[in-house]
Amino acid sequence: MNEAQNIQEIKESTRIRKPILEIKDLRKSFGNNHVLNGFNLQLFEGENLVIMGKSGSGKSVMIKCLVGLMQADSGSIKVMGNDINTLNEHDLNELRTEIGFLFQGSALYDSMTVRENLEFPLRRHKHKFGIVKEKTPLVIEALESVGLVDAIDLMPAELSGGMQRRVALARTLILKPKIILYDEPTSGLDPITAKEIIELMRRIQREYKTSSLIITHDVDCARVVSERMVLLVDGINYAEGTFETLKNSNDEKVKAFFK
Ligand SMILES: Nc1ncnc2c1ncn2[C@@H]1O[C@H](COP(=O)(O)OP(=O)(O)OP(=O)(O)O)[C@@H](O)[C@H]1O
Repeated sequence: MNEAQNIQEIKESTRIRKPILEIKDLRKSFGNNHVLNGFNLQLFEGENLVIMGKSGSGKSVMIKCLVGLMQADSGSIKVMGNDINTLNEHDLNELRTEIGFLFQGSALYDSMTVRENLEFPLRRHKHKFGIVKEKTPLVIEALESVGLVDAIDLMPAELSGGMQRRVALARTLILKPKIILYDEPTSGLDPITAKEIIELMRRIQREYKTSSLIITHDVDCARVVSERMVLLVDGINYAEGTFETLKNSNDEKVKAFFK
């Protein structure tokens, strides 16, 4: 596919779908270290979008700005139509419940059972669900989504690394987020377990109709889960397109991602 076809393809998909998340001209520097230099991104409803960038390219900085943990120098970030810079703490917290995270370090609480780990976010975000007296059906529903109902009364230490990650995903899903941010979802997993997680991410997108932003270095993961990809290079969205389009690019900086 040539560049013109690629642009046409993206235009087609953006014409049909509405953006649920929009980043415009995001800039962030630390002294002379200009990390984000006008980064733009649109995540469309129901889309799985992969972001790839070299280590230190600013992916985490971008995510931190996105969830309001870091203030960008300039630019705008809109989540479900809300400019996060104009929201007060209360509204920002409410909006955060629409965003689920599966971060590399999103560890489970070791001293709590799987059930308690899943109940925890329900207690923290009462404003979304009210006080849920009978939490078990919600816990079971979330565990069913990741195929781990049988683990409900186990402790995290009794689970394998892959199972722990699936429980962490269930803990994210219990809040029924509209957007899921995955940060290196397959890192540290063996290839078979990584494949299971990738399949699960696809199933979740289908069943929960979530829109997902997936940060990964894993080319296999990107190939299987992405409908579209954005390559973050030199602080900007350097290249965008489907996996196949980018993989076949002649641009040296793009080629480097697929070696
Ligand atoms: N709080 C901070 N203070 C100063 N510099 C920072 C801070 N946070 C990040 N940086 C710098 O911003 C740059 C981008 O870092 P970031 O963690 O976003 O990279 P990354 O793309 O997520 O990398 P990796 O793939 O290794 O996780 C790095 O040069 C880092 O040193």
